[in-house]
Amino acid sequence: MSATSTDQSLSQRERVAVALDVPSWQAAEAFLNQWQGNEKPFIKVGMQLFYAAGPGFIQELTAAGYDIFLDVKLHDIPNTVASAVRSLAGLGVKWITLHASGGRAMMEAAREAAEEAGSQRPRLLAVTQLTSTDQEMLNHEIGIPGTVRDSALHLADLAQQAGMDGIVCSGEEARGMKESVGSLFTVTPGIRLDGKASEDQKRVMTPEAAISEGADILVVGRPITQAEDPVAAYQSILKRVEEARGNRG
Ligand SMILES: O=C(O)c1cc(=O)[nH]c(=O)n1[C@@H]1O[C@H](COP(=O)(O)O)[C@@H](O)[C@H]1O
Repeated sequence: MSATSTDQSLSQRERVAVALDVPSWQAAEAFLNQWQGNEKPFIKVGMQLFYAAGPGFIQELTAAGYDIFLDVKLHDIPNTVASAVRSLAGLGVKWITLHASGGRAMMEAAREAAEEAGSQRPRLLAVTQLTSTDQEMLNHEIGIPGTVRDSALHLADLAQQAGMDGIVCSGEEARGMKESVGSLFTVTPGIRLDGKASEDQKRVMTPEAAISEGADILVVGRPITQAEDPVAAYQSILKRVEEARGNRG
């Protein structure tokens, strides 16, 4: 698979976003302090930490030199989402997530709001189908017909039309994403070191498999946060990603 322009614009460190899913500012600081003396990791702050620690903590992290991927998965009417993007862009975050299922007008409003930040413009990532969703759940619980893959590809196509910078999908759809919306960043959570579905994740892959399928950025939470030595786990995943990218050519 040939490298795309989006793919090449990322540093090695940005290939793995550490999901900092911890309950408080103190817990986040204690976790990050373990990296002292090492290069700062690329951090994803999700709803748990953002709601607990607030915007002030994000500003503290960005001032300390962290690149922040703010995963708040916005999904509301276009005006509300655009206003939220304006507020979040002011925090200096690099990436913001929103649900592609919010529709084209919502994503376009978000893009226009992000553009107002000029050179500080955050990149917008549209979540397609969550990695915790499986076929049974999509068809029978949520009531969306068709395959998870087709639904994810459809939403990614909509995200591209709305001018999003990237999409979030499982490793199972990554290759299809590269073929259909290859100019967008493909961000892949649901990473499990043994490739087996565990905890709440249903569509999972090993780091090697996800990279080989075309993922640009892996999002990894519990395999790092719950490891005995999180820094060693992170460094080992970064190395696995680098090797897998070398094999991908
Ligand atoms: O947008 C995300 O980051 C996301 C999308 C998705 O489909 N699945 C998913 O797991 N995530 C996030 O990725 C992280 C995965 O965490 P672990 O399952 O602990 O590795 C969590 O912070 C999720 O909120």
